[in-house]
Amino acid sequence: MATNRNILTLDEFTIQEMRAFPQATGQLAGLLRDIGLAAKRVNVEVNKAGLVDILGDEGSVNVQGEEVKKLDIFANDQLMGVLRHGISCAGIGSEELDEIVLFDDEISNKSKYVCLFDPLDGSSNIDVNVSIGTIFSIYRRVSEIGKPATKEDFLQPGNKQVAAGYIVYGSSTMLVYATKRGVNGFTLDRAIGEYLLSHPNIKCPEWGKIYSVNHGNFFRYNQGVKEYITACQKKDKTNGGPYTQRYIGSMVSDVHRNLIKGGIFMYPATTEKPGGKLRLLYECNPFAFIVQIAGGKATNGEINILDVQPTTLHQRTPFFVGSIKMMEELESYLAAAKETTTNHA
Ligand SMILES: O=P(O)(O)OC[C@H]1O[C@](O)(COP(=O)(O)O)[C@@H](O)[C@@H]1O
Ligand SMILES: [Mg+2]
Ligand SMILES: [Mg+2]
Repeated sequence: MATNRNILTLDEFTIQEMRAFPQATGQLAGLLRDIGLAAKRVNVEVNKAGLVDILGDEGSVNVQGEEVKKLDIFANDQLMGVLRHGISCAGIGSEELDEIVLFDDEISNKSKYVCLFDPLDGSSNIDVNVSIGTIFSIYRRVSEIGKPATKEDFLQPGNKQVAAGYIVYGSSTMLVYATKRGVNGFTLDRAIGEYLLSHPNIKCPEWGKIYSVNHGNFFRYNQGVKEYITACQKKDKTNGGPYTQRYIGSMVSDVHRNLIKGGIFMYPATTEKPGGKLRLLYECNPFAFIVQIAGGKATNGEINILDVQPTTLHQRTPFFVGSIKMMEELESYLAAAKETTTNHA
């Protein structure tokens, strides 16, 4: 095993990637470094969460109507702080902020990029020491560089992402990000405070044996989803099974596991949430981009989710993502159920 000295750091890797683009300015590398720095600060708080006043509710309700956790706000402030004070981002959109924030100063207005993020994903797991994460999505601006960014810079379809990634605060802390050139994972070496390239060129296995869905909602899912979940439960050695159900309740951790081991993650529409629960711009699009570049697939149950034209910052969507063969099997169940419904209509 090579010693850590020989493993590329995130900075070294992103600068190496720049060599592939002679016109590169280093702004994307700077943006990734800034996000990595904010995540290191969040990581410190997460690791000692029980000892410092960072657990529990902050006392307010966010634009989603959810109780806001102290760590949601801490993480939001860290990310917004480094991006505002950096030179690589013209504005941000966050789960925890009602509106888009345009930095609108001379330096920021020269930035080519805007960033959307879910500062803390898996909030229901914060107080119980279960792995949580941060999710981010980066777009090249469509508005005029030199002027303030505009709403149009943020409301682009997911297939326009330049980069997307996440940080898992788990047994180890990992930053995984994708560009169209590939998906790479970096593990934080706390001794030197650097992210090291531990998982180069991640590929999502075509098949897996893991399905992730909130079973508590089973009777609130549509017929196609119920039939697919039932088929997963009935899998055995004769047809690619048996499958196992794994659901952490932090999408970052559930999708990360499936990306590495193979599997499918589903947050379908329910009778209570017919539009889905998860947010398109800073939860689903980043993961769809990452998993699809790693060879997997992601849909809203109808179409490739990366082709959806966003209309609002916090819009929600049904979400299905994972190993390509498992996604195709799911789609066959959804299509069959839809046809049955249509024929009986
Ligand atoms: O408890 P439920 O309804 O299964 O929802 C769990 C889902 O909600 C989320 O926690 C939503 O994200 P936030 O924690 O960022 O609000 C996802 O991480 C997770 O997959
Ligand atoms: Mg989230
Ligand atoms: Mg969140």
